[in-house]
Amino acid sequence: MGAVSCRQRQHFRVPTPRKCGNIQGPLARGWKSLWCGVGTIRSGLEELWELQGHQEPLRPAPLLLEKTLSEWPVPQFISLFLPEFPMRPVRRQQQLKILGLVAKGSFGTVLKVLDCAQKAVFALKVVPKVKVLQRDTLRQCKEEVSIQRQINHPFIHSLGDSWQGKRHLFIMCSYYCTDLYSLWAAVGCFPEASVRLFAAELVLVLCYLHDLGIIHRDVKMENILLDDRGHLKLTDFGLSRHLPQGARAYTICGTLQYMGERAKDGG
Ligand SMILES: Nc1ncnc2c1ncn2[C@@H]1O[C@H](COP(=O)(O)OP(=O)(O)OP(=O)(O)O)[C@@H](O)[C@H]1O
Repeated sequence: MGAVSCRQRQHFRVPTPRKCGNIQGPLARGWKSLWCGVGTIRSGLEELWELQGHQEPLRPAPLLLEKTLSEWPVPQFISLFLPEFPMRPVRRQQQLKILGLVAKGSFGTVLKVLDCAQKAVFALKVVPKVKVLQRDTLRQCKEEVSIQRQINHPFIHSLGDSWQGKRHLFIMCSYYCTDLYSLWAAVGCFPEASVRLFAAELVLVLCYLHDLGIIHRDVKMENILLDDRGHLKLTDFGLSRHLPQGARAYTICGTLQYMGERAKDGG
């Protein structure tokens, strides 16, 4: 039997503030600190070193002064995440203005941002690199981005950009103001005609993915965003796998609350 990798339904979507101004308070301090982390003194490499169980402090290697800058090896804390998460100049991050917190998922925090260069609003998922390494999800995290780059479907949430900073990975996509779960929680019950349409769109998306050999493995209402015309946008490819023809996956995974009893028992 394969490994078991379950998520608890623990993310919450934050109600959209009435005005899109600066948000204050303890919650805001939490996500604003994500931004501050980018320029802190302790390097990510030091954290990785400690994670690997080394007791002695990480000492800088002697500088080889004759080497030109382009020949310097890329630190492991950066190279591990390449090429899916390229380095971007800090200028790129400075072009983004945080408008609010969208949701806190089990892996990352999703922010609503304004890209001042493109003059457009996006959703930005911010994932701490340390968390990826601690949870041993590096391969999965890179696969999420590479799968999202390959796919192009009107009912799938496509990737805008992905990059890395010193301590965080950034995944930027178009912003949608609601998801199916929030809508269902607000209205209580969907009319039958809407359920039929949602189901039909979802089946089309899953057929498209399966034809490409991609399994999503975390289909749930929270991961189905809705565009302004009410059409689905399937998101969160964080547990997806791309399988070669005829292969199958053995890991039991998903979100506990949405899994069948046999899967939970490992049967
Ligand atoms: N582009 C977007 N626009 C608006 N909301 C979004 C967008 N992307 C994600 N969200 C919201 O943020 C939530 C968390 O995002 P995502 O599922 O990618 O993170 P996660 O850490 O993998 O979460 P989890 O594993 O708990 O589902 C989504 O379920 C959705 O409600």
